[in-house]
Order: sequence, then C-alpha cells, then structure tokens
Amino acid sequence: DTGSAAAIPINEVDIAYVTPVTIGTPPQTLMLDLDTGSSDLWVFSSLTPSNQVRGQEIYSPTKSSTSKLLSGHTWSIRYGDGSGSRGTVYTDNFTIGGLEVKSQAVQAALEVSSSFTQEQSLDGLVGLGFSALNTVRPSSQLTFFDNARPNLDEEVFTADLKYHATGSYDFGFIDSKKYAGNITYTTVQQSPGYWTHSLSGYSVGSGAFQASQISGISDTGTTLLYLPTAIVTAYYRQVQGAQNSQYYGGYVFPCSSTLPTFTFGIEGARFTIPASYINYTRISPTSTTCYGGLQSSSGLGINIFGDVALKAAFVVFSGTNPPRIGFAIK
Ligand SMILES: CSC[C@H](NC(=O)[C@H](Cc1ccccc1)OC(=O)N1CCC(N)CC1)C(=O)N[C@@H](CC1CCCCC1)[C@@H](O)COc1ccncc1
Repeated sequence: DTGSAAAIPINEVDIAYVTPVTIGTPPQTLMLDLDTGSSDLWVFSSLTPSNQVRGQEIYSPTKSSTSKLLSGHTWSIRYGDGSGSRGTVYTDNFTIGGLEVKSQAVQAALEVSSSFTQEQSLDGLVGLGFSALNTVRPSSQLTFFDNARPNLDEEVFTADLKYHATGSYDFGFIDSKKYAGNITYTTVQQSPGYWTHSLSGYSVGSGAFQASQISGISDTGTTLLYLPTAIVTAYYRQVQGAQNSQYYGGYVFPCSSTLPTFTFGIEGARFTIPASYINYTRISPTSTTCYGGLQSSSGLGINIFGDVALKAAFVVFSGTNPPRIGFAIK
C-alpha cells in the first residue's frame, strides 16, 4: 500500500502544517499536524469541554460504527513549548491520503491547553516518532506508521514541506519527481524515540564549511531550527543590528537587514537554507523588528532540525532496521 497527502501551512509564516485525515465510519475529516517529534495521535473530540474548543473540527466516536473504547487507558502529553493535552483512547479506522489503518489508537482529548484552543486550524496531531514515546497507559499504542508498515510497499514515509506553500507527506514510496540528484542517508539513533541523527557541519553564507558532528532531532512538528549557541551567534554576527533579546526570547533584527543563507551537512551532502526562511516573522504586524528562524537550543537540552531546515530538503524517514533518514535537494 501507499498514501499521499497535502501538508498545508496553517498561517502565513508556516508556524505549522496540517494534513487532512479521516477517522471512523462514516469518515470524519480532521486537519492534523504530522509530528515526527512525538508519538501520540490525539484529536479534539466530542469529549473535549466546549469552552476549550474554538473552531476546531472534532472526532465523535459515538458517531462512528467502527469505534471501540480502549477501556481503562488514558494518556497525557506535554510538548517542548509547554503546551499539552490529555484524555482517553478509542480504536477506529484511520486514513491518510488513501492509506488505511484499521483499529488505529485514536486518543480523544478530555482537556487541551490554551495554546491548542487558540489554534483553530489544528484539530490534533499524528505522532510519527518512534512508538516508545507514546504516552498511553497502562499499555502504550503504536503510531500510524508502525501500524501501516507491514502493508507498505516500502517501509518509509517522506516529508516535502514547502516555504509559504502546500507540500506533501507520502507513505510507502519515494516519489522521484519530488527531488533532484541523490538521497543522502545517515543513521538514526532511535532512543529515546525521536528521529535523532547528526549533521556533519555547517556554514554561514559564503563562509567556509565548519565540519562538526551536531546531534539533534528532525522534527516536522517544530517550526524553527534550534542549534548550539556558538553556531547561532556566528550566524547573527553577520546580521546588522541583530541582538539576542531576553524580551522576545531569541534573536531579533531589523526586518530590512540582509540575512546570510545557512548551509547544513548530511554526511558529504550540503543543504542551503535561503535567507528568506530565516527571516521568520515580524514580532508584531506593524513592527520593523523581525524574529529569526534560527535560534539557540541551549534552553531545550536538544538540537531540533525543525521546519525551517526541513523545508529546504526532501526528507525520507526510513523505518528499516536500523532506521535511517535521507535528505535530497528539491
Ligand atoms: C522546540 S520544541 C517546541 C515545539 N513547538 C513549536 O515549535 C511551536 C509549534 C506551534 C506553536 C503554535 C501553533 C502551532 C505550532 O512553535 C513555537 O514554539 N514557535 C514558533 C513561533 C515562534 N514565534 C516561537 C516558537 C514543540 O513542542 N513541538 C512538538 C509538537 C508541537 C507541539 C505544539 C503544537 C504543534 C506541534 C514536538 O514536535 C516536539 O515536542 C517536544 C520536543 C522536545 N521535548 C519535548 C517535546
């Protein structure tokens, strides 16, 4: 089997991407954020208190003839940005882009944090990290990818995220029309459950490439690129008027500044992030101060290769044994 679905930016600065999925019988369509940085599939539901729902589509298990309560099971998750949710668990038919998994664990929210309530175009998440990270107890549940794997033509899914445009996620095949040249693979260290791998180094603008192994996670659910402070300061040293603002919680600069590109290495291959991707957003609609798409990871305890980096490449998440991740120019 294979599947292919759109990755649609939810706002004008690509803060996140959502993908249409269907759940249950008859199918209920929700827009979910496919997130390689977590492993819970959870949705706004008919069980979510109405004062926490603001415009989101909800999953109603009672309206699905194929839903089953996974009795006695609960879940609770906290994300890196402090947002979170918790609830109960059903199994039901679940499809992404024509690829169906019967009796997928669908985690129905009984409570969501305010940042989820405020994000009306995001109806939940599909965790595509390793199932070891799943928070359902007493027995953890498998991700959509782990459930689909036995039936996939190839044990892969790919991410083709785009800058200010709709991209795609494919399951079970690698679409050679979506990239140029070769795919460069590198090994993934799957504990504790993220797609953890190393960059082989970086360069700022036209500067020399600095070879150094930088370990981090490729995370479609994280908006920005978070790297070690030394790299980030070297980058913003090239930006007139840039400063690391305590007030805004990161590097900001005059929106009129010229930004250099940023290049990262995967093994011997090189991927350049255009300056426009790093000129992330104005700090407020009328401000002339802009917030950077490259920020320090020092507060996170982990480097995160988020959408700002991933949208500069075609990325293959390979569930082979051992797992590996591949990058190609597009
Ligand atoms: C550096 S982990 C921070 C990261 N969350 C972000 O990237 C959010 C995404 C967002 C925010 C608001 C609306 C829509 C999307 O966006 C920002 O935080 N920002 C973008 C806008 C910018 N101005 C400020 C910074 C994060 O927790 N991701 C998790 C998934 C994410 C949770 C929030 C909803 C969307 C999906 C996940 O993959 C990684 O989980 C962990 C990572 C590390 N240990 C624990 C958990």
